[in-house]
Amino acid sequence: GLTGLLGLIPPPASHTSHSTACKPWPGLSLLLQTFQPETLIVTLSIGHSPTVALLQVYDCLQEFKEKKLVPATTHAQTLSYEVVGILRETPKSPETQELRQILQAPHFKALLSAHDTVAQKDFEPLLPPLPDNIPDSEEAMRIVCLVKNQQPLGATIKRHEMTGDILVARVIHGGLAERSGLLYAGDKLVEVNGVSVEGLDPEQVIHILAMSRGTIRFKVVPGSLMGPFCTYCQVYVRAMTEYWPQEDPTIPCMDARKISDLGTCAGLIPSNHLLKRKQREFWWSQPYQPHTHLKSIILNFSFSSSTYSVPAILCVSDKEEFVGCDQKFFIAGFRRSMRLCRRKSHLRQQHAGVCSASGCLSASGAPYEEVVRYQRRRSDKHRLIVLVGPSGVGVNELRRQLIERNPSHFQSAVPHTTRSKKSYEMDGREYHYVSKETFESLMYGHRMLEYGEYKGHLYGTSVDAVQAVLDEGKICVMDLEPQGIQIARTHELKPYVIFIKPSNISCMKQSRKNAKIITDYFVDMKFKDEDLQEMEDLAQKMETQFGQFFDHVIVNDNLQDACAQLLSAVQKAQEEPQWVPATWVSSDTES
Ligand SMILES: Nc1ncnc2c1ncn2[C@@H]1O[C@H](COP(=O)(O)OP(=O)(O)OP(=O)(O)O)[C@@H](O)[C@H]1O
Repeated sequence: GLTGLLGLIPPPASHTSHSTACKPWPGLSLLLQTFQPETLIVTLSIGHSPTVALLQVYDCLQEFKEKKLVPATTHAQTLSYEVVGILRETPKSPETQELRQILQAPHFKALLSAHDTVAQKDFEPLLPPLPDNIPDSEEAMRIVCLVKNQQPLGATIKRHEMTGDILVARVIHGGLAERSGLLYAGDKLVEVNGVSVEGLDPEQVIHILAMSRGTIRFKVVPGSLMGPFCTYCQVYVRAMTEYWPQEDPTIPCMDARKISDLGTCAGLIPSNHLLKRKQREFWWSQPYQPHTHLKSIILNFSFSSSTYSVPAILCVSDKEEFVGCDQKFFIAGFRRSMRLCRRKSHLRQQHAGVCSASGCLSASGAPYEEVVRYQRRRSDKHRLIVLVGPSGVGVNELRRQLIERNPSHFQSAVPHTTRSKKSYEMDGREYHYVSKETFESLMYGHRMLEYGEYKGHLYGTSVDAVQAVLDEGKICVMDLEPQGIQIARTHELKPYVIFIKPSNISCMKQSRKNAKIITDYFVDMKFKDEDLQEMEDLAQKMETQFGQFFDHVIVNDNLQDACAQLLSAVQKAQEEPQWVPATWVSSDTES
């Protein structure tokens, strides 16, 4: 069409003859090759001499060079109007007649129309405007389609106590509903497969669901938009014990069962007022009484005293010499008496069965503990770093290496003792020297994180000694027997517990070839195979009994690797969000 239109330009005078009048002017093909036809067409003046037409074309091209060459309706319209104008001026000429025919042709009209449609991008369907007064619930309505094959939906429902709405009570981790990412706890069900659930009992809705095959279509109002009626909020808990649901005869919903791994955190939707009611769907948040199906993780340690005849000490000496005494800085908390006394107190506690049931569960004795993500603010004190591990695994070696790396950043707490100060010692450096009465008042006032007796003297580390390090803006690193973790777990210390685990025995035989241990009686003793075996056994028992308190585990195989891991874990504990008991953080808010 456009080419035809251009072809109608009269040829130059020399070429004008009747036979060539309607043939395209030869120069035109050059023009067409050189320029976009649509920019040319606008300026064509039919009937003018070719030179004038060319000048007009030139002018127009100059003008369009400056413009954005995006086609727009006006261009097409301009073309039509100009052509119509020309037609009016020379209505009788045969060229005009032919042009008129071309313009009327459907394909040319379609071309212009397509051009305008694309240029305006108005090809999307036009929707009627929304009315102003839509109810909020309708606006928030969501259609969710889930394809139910052989598997259950993986969600439970309940009726809201006040509104009577049918709500999604729980979305089971890993189930179909959770994987779809479309249904959430607290969502209100409005319809299931086109059937309104208003006024229905949860059992009736479950029946509809059970009868449904293939795609199930839910109409839901998201719980997040239900304002004050939505009483659900996600709560996370840490499993403080292992649980074998398949051995639990009281479990109401086998599909919902989940083994809780020690120390793992999972989201729940507890609702205290509902606990009073016999709500099947809330069985998982019922206060739990350990009973026969809960495999006891309270192990009775029965070590021979030989376990404790191989304690290791950094400073190979038969005297109570402190580590680093002739170095530029002094590292407290590595004294041999203190370490031997700690081990003795551990032994005594194990034999006395001090680790009670509550010691293995949460502080409240519940099998789970509510946790929250805690991110230490820059202005907050550092978290206490607690290292735990079986005797000889390298807890003190790692602690010493960490402190030596940056003594102005990491520090041990100075322990207390009732023994008298020696001539070369300084009060508050090796120990805080206190009377037996003072020591006991700290003990009974629960201000001692750990304490024990060695050769008739009391030794221990107080909360205040740890606080003193934290108050200086440093990171306090201490080793603790696992029984002491519970005492240290307070909102003021917010301990981050790192378990130092031995590698397997064959690896340790290699790595500990030159390692020296010291006992009450022996100096520079090498590890024997049975020492390594006992270390491994003790580590296993510690993990089973106290694993729920461990925030991080480091296998101490290669010492340098373990050291690097420790440094990174300590940094993460201080700088990255971590799960901590909810009480630590709420106490913060109160204070
Ligand atoms: N990864 C390792 N490779 C080689 N030797 C190691 C490693 N870790 C620790 N050792 C050495 O093992 C010995 C015991 O380590 P350490 O004194 O730190 O044990 P511990 O866990 O503190 O035990 P205890 O609490 O009984 O004193 C030390 O000689 C130490 O240098």
